Amino acid sequence: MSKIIDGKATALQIQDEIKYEVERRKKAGLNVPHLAAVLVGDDGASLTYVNAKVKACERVGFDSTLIKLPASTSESDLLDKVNDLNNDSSIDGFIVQVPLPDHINEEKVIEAISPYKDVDGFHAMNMGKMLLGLPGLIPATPKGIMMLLEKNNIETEGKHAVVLGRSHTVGTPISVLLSRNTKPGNSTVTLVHSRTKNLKEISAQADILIVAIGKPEFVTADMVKEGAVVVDVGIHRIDAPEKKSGFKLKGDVAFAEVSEKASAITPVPGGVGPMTITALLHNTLLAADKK
Ligand SMILES: NC(=O)c1ccc[n+]([C@@H]2O[C@H](COP(=O)([O-])OP(=O)(O)OC[C@H]3O[C@@H](n4cnc5c(N)ncnc54)[C@H](OP(=O)(O)O)[C@@H]3O)[C@@H](O)[C@H]2O)c1
Ligand SMILES: Nc1nc(=O)c2c([nH]1)NC[C@@H]1CN(c3ccc(C(=O)N[C@@H](CCC(=O)O)C(=O)O)cc3)CN21
Repeated sequence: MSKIIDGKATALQIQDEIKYEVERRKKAGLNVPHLAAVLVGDDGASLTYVNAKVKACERVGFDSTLIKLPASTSESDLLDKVNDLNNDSSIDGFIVQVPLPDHINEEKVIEAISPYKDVDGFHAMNMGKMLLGLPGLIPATPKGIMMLLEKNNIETEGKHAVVLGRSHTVGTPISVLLSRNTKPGNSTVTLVHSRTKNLKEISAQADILIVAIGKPEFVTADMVKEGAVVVDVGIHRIDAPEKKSGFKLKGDVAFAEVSEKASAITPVPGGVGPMTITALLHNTLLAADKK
């Protein structure tokens, strides 16, 4: 049986540090960090995220604002909203939840966000800084994974890390962070995607396996090396009529069978999700400091 890496407990520990910092800011007469989120439409994963995020802001003492827009919002109206938030000095950082409805160009919206308020770290300037190892805002999910590995003393140096998925928001940035000359980091990274020929063989060679594919229970025990560390980024709402909510959360990894083989594994819920939120709060603190 593997060790369960408790993302929730790690997240709460770091949130306590952030809360302490907020209190210090207050005593010093500085502003309380203010995070805003724009949600267009009602995508399931985004709703889960929004609810958890509002709660976390309350916990650490941040101000938070949620802006809900209908799925029919036009691209130019959304760009106007982004512009308002860029110019609103009471907001330190904000995110626009993705995916956006098909009629809105996501790249255009992300590039319109001020890089100094881009607490998702998706803007080209922040991505470029990350690639060069310069200080900037690092995408929340990969940053959260790095904090999780560090706080749980998972050795990454010299290890073969295999990343499944190459999205701009998760797979690509975590592959960069793990290969950088930092601690954690210094891994040898293989990035796997839908055109990879021998996914199963490569995945079974991983000392550290990061899974961000977006397919429920995609990774099975035969794809995992005995003793590997498995980080499951996937989040899926699966119908569960027996539950009060009507659904349960599942990851990209078949947890029951993979946890028999791995040395350590993150669960869903309670793994990467709470760390993403914590990294977002940390980015907001950095953004507030820059003002
Ligand atoms: N826990 C969190 O904080 C958090 C944050 C963000 C996302 N998520 C969840 O994480 C999952 C991944 O999100 P994402 O935004 O990275 O997903 P995404 O944008 O859909 O990207 C999925 C990636 O996986 C690759 N892929 C899909 N099917 C494949 C297959 N059969 N074989 C090999 N590669 C395959 C795709 O390859 P191509 O590039 O070739 O198409 C793509 O690069 C989702 O479940 C999402 O809800 C969780
Ligand atoms: N702009 C943007 N940035 C993001 O980081 C982001 C999006 N959009 N859109 C949705 C996805 C999914 N994300 C998520 C989804 C869930 C949790 C989360 O905290 N999940 C908890 C469960 C919460 C519950 O039970 O309600 C977990 O324990 O996994 C975090 C980030 C982050 N994502």
